[in-house]
Amino acid sequence: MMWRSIAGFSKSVAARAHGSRRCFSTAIPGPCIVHKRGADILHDPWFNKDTGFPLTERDRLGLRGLLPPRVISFEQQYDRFIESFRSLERNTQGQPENVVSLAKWRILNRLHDRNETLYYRVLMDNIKDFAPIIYTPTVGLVCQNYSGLYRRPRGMYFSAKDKGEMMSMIYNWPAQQVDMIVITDGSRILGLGDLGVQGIGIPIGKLDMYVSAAGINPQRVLPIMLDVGTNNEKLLQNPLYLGLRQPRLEGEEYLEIIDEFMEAAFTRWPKAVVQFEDFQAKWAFETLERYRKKFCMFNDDVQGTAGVALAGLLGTVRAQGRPLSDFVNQKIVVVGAGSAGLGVTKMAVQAVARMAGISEIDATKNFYLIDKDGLVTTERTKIDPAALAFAKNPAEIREGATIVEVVKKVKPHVLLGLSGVGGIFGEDVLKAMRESDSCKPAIFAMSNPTLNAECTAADAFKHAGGNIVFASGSPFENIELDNGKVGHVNQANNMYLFPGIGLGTLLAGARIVTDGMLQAAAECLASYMTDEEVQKGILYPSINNIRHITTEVGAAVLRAAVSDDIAEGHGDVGPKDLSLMSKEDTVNYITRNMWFPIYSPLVHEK
Ligand SMILES: NC(=O)c1ccc[n+]([C@@H]2O[C@H](COP(=O)([O-])OP(=O)(O)OC[C@H]3O[C@@H](n4cnc5c(N)ncnc54)[C@H](O)[C@@H]3O)[C@@H](O)[C@H]2O)c1
Ligand SMILES: O=C(O)C[C@H](O)C(=O)O
Ligand SMILES: [Mg+2]
Repeated sequence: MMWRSIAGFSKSVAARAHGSRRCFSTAIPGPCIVHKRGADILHDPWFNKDTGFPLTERDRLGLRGLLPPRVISFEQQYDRFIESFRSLERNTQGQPENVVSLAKWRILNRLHDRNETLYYRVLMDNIKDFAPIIYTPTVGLVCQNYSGLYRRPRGMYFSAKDKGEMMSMIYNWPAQQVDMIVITDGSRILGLGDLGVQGIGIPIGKLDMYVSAAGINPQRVLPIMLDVGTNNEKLLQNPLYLGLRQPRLEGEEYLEIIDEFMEAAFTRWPKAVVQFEDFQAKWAFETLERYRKKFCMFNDDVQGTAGVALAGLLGTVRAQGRPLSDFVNQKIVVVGAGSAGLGVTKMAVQAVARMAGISEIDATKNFYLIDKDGLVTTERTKIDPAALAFAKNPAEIREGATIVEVVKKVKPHVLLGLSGVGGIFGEDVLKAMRESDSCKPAIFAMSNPTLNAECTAADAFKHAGGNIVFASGSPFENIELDNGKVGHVNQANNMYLFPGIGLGTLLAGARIVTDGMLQAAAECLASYMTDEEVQKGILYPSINNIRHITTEVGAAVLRAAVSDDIAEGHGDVGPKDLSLMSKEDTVNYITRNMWFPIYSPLVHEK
């Protein structure tokens, strides 16, 4: 298959761009076993080919007469879908943005529900246009409106009412094998707060990225909603709300539910990888500590985000034209001390300690952590133990200092937001960044979705100046600067790492996800961009190359699992085989194991 040829690509821009080229291969794919016949196949999006079933297959599978006589090729079906999408775009011009976004989501979701092969093909080939719909930011809007948008189930729902039943319930899932699970309890959906059961949209969107970026087989992914209630009064009052109408479980009661789910999932699928997503900070940290040595799991908001941010921070050092070793001298203000902000600060501090050969305590010197009560200092009375390590001496700057006060005093190289609060990098804060000690100050407004970003790209370039490096969690368009140059907008989103972390972990057959594997992922992303790109302020690859970067990250993660001695192998490939693979062999192995959407001949088996 031509697509497969991206395996051996070098890092040249041309080669990377090739990864997104549309091609309809003529190679014959392997067969796919199906246990259904007739109309049941047409109603199963895993196997359905709509009008694309060849006549012989229609005969073999009892489909004759159930479809219009003409066979339409995959390519024609693809073109037809794209044409209806473009016509929807034309017809909704001038309508409010939310209305248009939801209309686009609906048309994609209908295809997802009907024909997954075609869905993933259009998603992969148009990832730049479609990721903002099925993923951030539109997925946030979908979650907010989920109870009204709900038509068909996707994934599994385990609620507090299922206590004691989960071990048998898990066998209700129709697939024999599950590789990737993304689970949420809906308690902190993007920057939108507690959305209860409606948060299921997040695992669905993340797993769509797993299929498109990491080539995980869509028949082997499982979105999970753990419904332990909600504290969102509006949802509790909504008669159409689809979740449990009770306040969230807390303490031991909560942990018992999640323990039971983890036992059930790993009993049925011992080799699965579980990604925790959008849990409120206290549970994000607690579950990570509780499970990370016991199960093959990671928390994307804490660990994936940290790696993506670290790669960006290292990129900003290169963008300043300075050697990477200068990272240890960068002054970094992190606004938001929750699951993401603390995860980022911790990983960046560890990197400084490693690079400078100093203790982690000494490495915190250049980091400033701000939460909703302002600068965190040792004077803080009720302090989160995880934030304590980064608390400043109030003699340096007062306890509770505002963002603008801290920026004016510190003149940081980087101002990084993970607060979930839209617009808190106001004009005063951004203007203060003009006095930064860096020749290319960096502003990372990483909160999602778009309205929750700490500032817009336009405001950042307008107030902080054209020489900044800018990144945001949700996509913004590049900015045309007054001097005719382009202000590049990077998307600092954990989507650049989690698919590769999951893929590398899976194909290594790693027992757990180690810090070494996460560090390897971050380093791989950090070294992906060329000096020329970084000099222009481009810190992350284009999303069009997400399959390529994911392959590379996956290989780095797998190799780290081997060197950490926790790789047990996958399928026929044992730990010894993995340890004998060169870097190139590893990339080829990863690529060979990535699913690609193409119609396979269906073979019926009782
Ligand atoms: N770009 C990415 O890849 C990425 C990854 C993870 C999280 N995020 C985003 O980061 C945001 C935060 O996520 P989280 O899991 O850390 O949430 P969280 O609720 O755990 O933490 C939020 C933090 O922000 C602080 N905060 C609130 N209001 C503030 C204010 N006015 N000024 C300063 N600090 C304030 C809180 O005190 C808390 O420490 C969300 O919007 C989420 O979407 C982005
Ligand atoms: O979901 C995203 O786009 C990134 C991140 O996981 C978040 O919670 O905001
Ligand atoms: Mg998240």
